[in-house]
Amino acid sequence: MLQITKLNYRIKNTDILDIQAGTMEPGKFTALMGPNGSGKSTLLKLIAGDLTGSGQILFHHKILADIPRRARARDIAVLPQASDLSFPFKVREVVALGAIPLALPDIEIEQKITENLRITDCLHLEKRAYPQLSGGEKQRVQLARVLLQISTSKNPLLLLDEPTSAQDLGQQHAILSMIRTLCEEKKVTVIAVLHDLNQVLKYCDSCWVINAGKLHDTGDPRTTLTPELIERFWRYSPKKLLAGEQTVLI
Ligand SMILES: Nc1ncnc2c1ncn2[C@@H]1O[C@H](COP(=O)(O)OP(=O)(O)OP(=O)(O)O)[C@@H](O)[C@H]1O
Repeated sequence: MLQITKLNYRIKNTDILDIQAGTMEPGKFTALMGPNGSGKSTLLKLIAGDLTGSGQILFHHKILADIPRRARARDIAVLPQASDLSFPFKVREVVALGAIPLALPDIEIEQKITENLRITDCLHLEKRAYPQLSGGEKQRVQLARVLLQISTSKNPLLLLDEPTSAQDLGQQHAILSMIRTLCEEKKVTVIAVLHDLNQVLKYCDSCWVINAGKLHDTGDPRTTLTPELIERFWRYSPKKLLAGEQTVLI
C-alpha cells in the first residue's frame, strides 16, 4: 500500500505538485495520467526519493524517506524517461547494475540477468555495446535492469516513466502485458506514466488524473476516463472506432 498525505513540491514559490491525499493498492497497475507539464514525472521522482518535498509518503506503513537506501533500492526501482550511458558497457553489464543492491551468489545473479533479458526481449542483444543500441532497445534493456533490481523483494514497487514511449506497437503491448503479469503473479505494485488512453484502459487497474500539479481524480480507468474529462484536460474529443472486435479511442 502506498499512501500519500499533503505532498507538496515547490520551485521558487510555485507549486509544481500539491496532492492532499491518495492511496494505491499493492499488486496493482496504476497509470499516472495528465497533460504535458502537469506533474506526473515530479510525482514519480518524489516517490522514488530523487526529489524531496514536504508531506509524507508511506510505503507498507513505513515512511519512505526513513527506509535505509539499500533496502529501498531492493524494493523500489525507477525506469526514467531516458537513460544514456557514455561508457561502452555491454548490454549484459548494464542489466547487471540492477544487482548491485542484491546480496546474491554470482550464479543466481547470472540466471536472473538472463531471465530478465528474456522477458524484455533483449536476450539476442546481450553481447552488444549499449551505446550502439536503438532507442527502443535501450529502453527495454533498462527495463530488464530495473526488473532485476526488485526481483528479490517481497513488496516490490516499480516506477515507470513512459515505459513504452520508444517501442513499436508490438513491443508496447508485449511490455504492458508482461507488466500486468508481474502484478498478478508476483504482486509487483506498478506506477507508470502513460499517455495512451487505450493502453491505460486495456492494462491498468486504476489511474490518477493529474492536472496543474493537483490530483483531480482516481479510480478504474473505465469509469474515470470519461469523454468530458478527456475533453477538459487534454482539450481533445476522442472518437470511438471499431477495430476488429475491439473499440479503440482515436
Ligand atoms: N527544475 C525545474 N525548474 C523549473 N520548473 C520545473 C523543474 N522541473 C519541473 N518543472 C516544471 O514542473 C512542471 C511539471 O513537470 P513534470 O516533468 O513533472 O511534468 P509531466 O507531467 O511529467 O510532463 P510530461 O508529460 O511533459 O513529461 C512542468 O511545468 C515543468 O516545467
